[in-house]
Amino acid sequence: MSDVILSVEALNSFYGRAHILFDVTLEARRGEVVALLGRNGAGKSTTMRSIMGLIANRSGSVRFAGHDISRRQPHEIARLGLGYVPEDRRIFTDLTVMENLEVGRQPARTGAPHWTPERLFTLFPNLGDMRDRPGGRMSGGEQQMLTIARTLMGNPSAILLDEPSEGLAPRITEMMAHAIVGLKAEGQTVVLSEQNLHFAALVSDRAYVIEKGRIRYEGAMAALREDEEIRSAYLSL
Ligand SMILES: Nc1ncnc2c1ncn2[C@@H]1O[C@H](COP(=O)(O)OP(=O)(O)OP(=O)(O)O)[C@@H](O)[C@H]1O
Repeated sequence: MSDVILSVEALNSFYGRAHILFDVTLEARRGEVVALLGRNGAGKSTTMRSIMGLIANRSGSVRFAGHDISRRQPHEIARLGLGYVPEDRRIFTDLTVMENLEVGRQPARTGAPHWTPERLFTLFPNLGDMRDRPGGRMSGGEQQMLTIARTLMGNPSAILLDEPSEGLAPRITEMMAHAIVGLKAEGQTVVLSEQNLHFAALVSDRAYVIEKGRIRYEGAMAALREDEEIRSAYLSL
């Protein structure tokens, strides 16, 4: 059995007439943390939205956990166990941390880690310290963690995180990195998009670099850190 859980081949996506993604090909294996790196506007969010079926005008093949999801609807893709945390994280501001988590609860899934609030609080200890706090009274960074935790309550076989470190204060960024390393230790497959090479390097096994809608580099995270040419050509650092 192949250990590839998500495989994207020759993905082309359009907003109206604007061609945004050009033959994007990437994959994630079970238990891996994979980073999709690129500058602002490179096409990271569009790649994730395309995988989730949220871009109407697209072509190419997307396979997930043995299913061809290329033409599936977003809710079907989510039901198959692909979790997604978009950039505009939304929590229920009137509901407490615990209640927000309950909203995300789904049955356990074979081959995926089984998450409970208590297990999630070991990864996100600050959420555990504010279980009865309404979402509207949490900081942006705490809300960001809550959206990830809530998505994990669905016991996804893999999770897509769109720029998890974006806009976080340094201390919260560190907590986020720690949480993602913890997810990996539990066997959770993660694909994350990032502009921040430093953050991606802390948590990822492998990396893809995207620029102007094309994949320009693919390799081990450690190799990318050493590759000054690629870094200066396609990344901000
Ligand atoms: N709804 C839209 N309509 C038209 N063009 C769009 C739309 N959304 C994004 N784009 C364009 O598509 C390209 C890729 O955007 P995308 O959001 O995928 O980039 P990104 O790498 O995720 O960057 P960011 O960090 O800014 O989200 C950009 O040129 C952007 O201007």
